[in-house]
Amino acid sequence: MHEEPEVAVLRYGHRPGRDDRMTTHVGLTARALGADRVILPDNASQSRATVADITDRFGGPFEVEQTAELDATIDRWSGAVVHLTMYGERVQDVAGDIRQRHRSEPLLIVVGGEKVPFEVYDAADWNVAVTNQPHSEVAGLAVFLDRLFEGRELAQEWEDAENRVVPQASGKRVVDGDGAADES
Ligand SMILES: C[S@@+](CC[C@H](N)C(=O)[O-])C[C@H]1O[C@@H](n2cnc3c(N)ncnc32)[C@H](O)[C@@H]1O
Repeated sequence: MHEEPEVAVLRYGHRPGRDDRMTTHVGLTARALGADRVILPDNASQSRATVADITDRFGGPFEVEQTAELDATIDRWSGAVVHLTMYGERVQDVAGDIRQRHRSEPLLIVVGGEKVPFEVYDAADWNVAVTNQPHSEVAGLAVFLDRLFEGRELAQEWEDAENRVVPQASGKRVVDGDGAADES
């Protein structure tokens, strides 16, 4: 994860209002499941603020950025590019090759919103499907990251957290960063 070559997630497209929750959840899922950075479109400032706030409260390292240049972000990426799409190759068939490449190179994972132009399919090193059925960018990203990291992301440590959740069989227990109880 954070000691390996970088993994960044690019949210390709955002419709303010309609996509706010989905774009926020792309960022939160990228953070929770081991990516180092999410890059959001320039019209997704509300989602950026929410993801940054969660990172402040629950820890990092994790970066959230915005760009007006989605295509240039892909074109200028120095590393491998994966585009998640229901039309792609089956994740179970290509995950091994992607993991192998990621051992030595940064990885950019592109997830769409509305329609993704064909140029993105062309620019990607892999177009990857998490099943060839339509579902969501959040679900696709979660399964892909878990396949990429082979479950190691579930045990990651968080730095500089204000809040830390203590796993409970029942109820909620949250302690602050230095371990003081803050139960609710
Ligand atoms: C509302 S869907 C659009 C579906 C679109 N027809 C497509 O190419 O997958 C928005 C995004 O969810 C992701 N997505 C949806 N289904 C997927 C699947 N089966 N595998 C991987 N990603 C998927 C893709 O990144 C897609 O751009």
